[in-house]
Amino acid sequence: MSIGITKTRKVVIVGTGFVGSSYAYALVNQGAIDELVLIDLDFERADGEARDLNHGMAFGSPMRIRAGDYDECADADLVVITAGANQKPGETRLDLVAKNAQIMKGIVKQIMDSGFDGIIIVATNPVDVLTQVVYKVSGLPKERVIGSGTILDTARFRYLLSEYFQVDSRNVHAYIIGEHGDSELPVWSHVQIGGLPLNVYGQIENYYQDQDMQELFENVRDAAYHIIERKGATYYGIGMGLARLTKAILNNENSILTVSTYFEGEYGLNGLYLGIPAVVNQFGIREILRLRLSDQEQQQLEHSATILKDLLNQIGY
Ligand SMILES: NC(=O)C1=CN([C@@H]2O[C@H](COP(=O)(O)OP(=O)(O)OC[C@H]3O[C@@H](n4cnc5c(N)ncnc54)[C@H](O)[C@@H]3O)[C@@H](O)[C@H]2O)C=CC1
Ligand SMILES: CC(=O)C(=O)O
Repeated sequence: MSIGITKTRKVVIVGTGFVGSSYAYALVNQGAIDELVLIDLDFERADGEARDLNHGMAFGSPMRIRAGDYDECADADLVVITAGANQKPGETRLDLVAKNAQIMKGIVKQIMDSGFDGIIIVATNPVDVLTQVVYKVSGLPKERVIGSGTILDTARFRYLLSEYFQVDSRNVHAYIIGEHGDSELPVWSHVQIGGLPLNVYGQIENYYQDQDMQELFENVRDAAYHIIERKGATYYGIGMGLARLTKAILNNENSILTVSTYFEGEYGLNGLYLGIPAVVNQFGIREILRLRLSDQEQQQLEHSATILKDLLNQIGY
């Protein structure tokens, strides 16, 4: 009888601040992987996080965690970039672009110099623009460079809808698409609760105009501002979202998640990364879902794309 030994699932996190360490904590708790390496400009910080996380091992699933350097990327399945500046109160995500684009370039060069040939996930903001920078600098196929996109916004939307209608958020299907930022949009035409369209379940006749739904969306869109005003940064939600995405990839789940992915003609858009529901598996992005957007939603998506295109042009990508 042979004993099946599966390949080690190895993840490298670059940037072990609030977001990187929250993601690492979610991975440890969920037992999603076998090996985790933490890289940070500040090695002591990464080393401190690795030590702290290892001390929880007796209470979680066994895995190996250590601080390391870029040579660790050589045999990694997944490198997740959470390094860079975060927003200060009043700052938008787009305000971070110049500084974080420079940081991305340096990081990606070192990842690729290691011989890395896996999948990269980017969470650093502005995530759609920076995922494009990583795609261009890395030379990896578009399927294997994925932004966290609107994964968190979609989770916020599902949570707030579930609170409003008092239904388990796992029974709420709803998407936020477009920029992970101020121009994002809710896809009201595809919201479903327990399989019923929102206007049937909620008896909302004209939900585009409905004041409660508009306020609910604004609370999704502005959630990061509200949290940053109160505690300085957001990290648990995205940490759990990145763990969800990690499992979809490493377990080859073919899960539909609202990630930032590269458009080549889909929805009439070309040459940029934007949040959209896509099927995710061990090869990265399998396909982009073709939602039947209303005319208004299509226009809003194009508006979001125009904002990001302008920014990409400004920084030469
Ligand atoms: N995509 C999303 O939904 C979300 C994205 N974010 C973004 O994640 C990023 C990180 O946020 P936080 O963890 O709160 O920031 P933080 O300041 O707590 O951590 C950033 C870490 O990056 C490290 N770093 C900086 N330059 C580096 C380099 N060249 N190489 C390696 N490490 C480097 C720093 O030493 C620090 O440990 C920000 O851009 C933030 O806006 C935050 C929340 C949600
Ligand atoms: C900071 C950020 O991007 C968020 O919490 O959505």
